[in-house]
Amino acid sequence: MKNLTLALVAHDAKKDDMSHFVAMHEATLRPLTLFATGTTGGRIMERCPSLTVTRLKSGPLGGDQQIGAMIAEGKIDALFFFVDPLSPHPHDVDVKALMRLALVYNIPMALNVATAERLIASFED
Ligand SMILES: O=C(CO)COP(=O)(O)O
Repeated sequence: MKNLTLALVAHDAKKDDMSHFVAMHEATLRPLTLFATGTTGGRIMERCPSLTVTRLKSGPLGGDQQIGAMIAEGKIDALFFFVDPLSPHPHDVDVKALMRLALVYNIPMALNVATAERLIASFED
């Protein structure tokens, strides 16, 4: 399998789901190149110290935009973005911009755990 590059992002209420998801798929993710927004990446590395995750800025401080820019540059193969639809976010425009670029560049984008499970299963074939 090609060495895929994944972006991992989770809102605060979804960070437990993200770290659990990554832990459940640690063996699949280990050979891949992983980027994450700052706090999400920190939580993943706490839970899975054997994984190498490049941490960008925290989402509200520009991390979502950094990942969006990587998508625009063709550097991200899939986005796992666990969105909290029940809380307001000060950087909502960045959240929308990130999802928009994933749509513009037609990369697989999992916005919840159910979709993420199906998407990662496609990497395990
Ligand atoms: O805010 C985020 C997504 O919009 C994620 O950023 P953090 O991982 O730094 O919390």
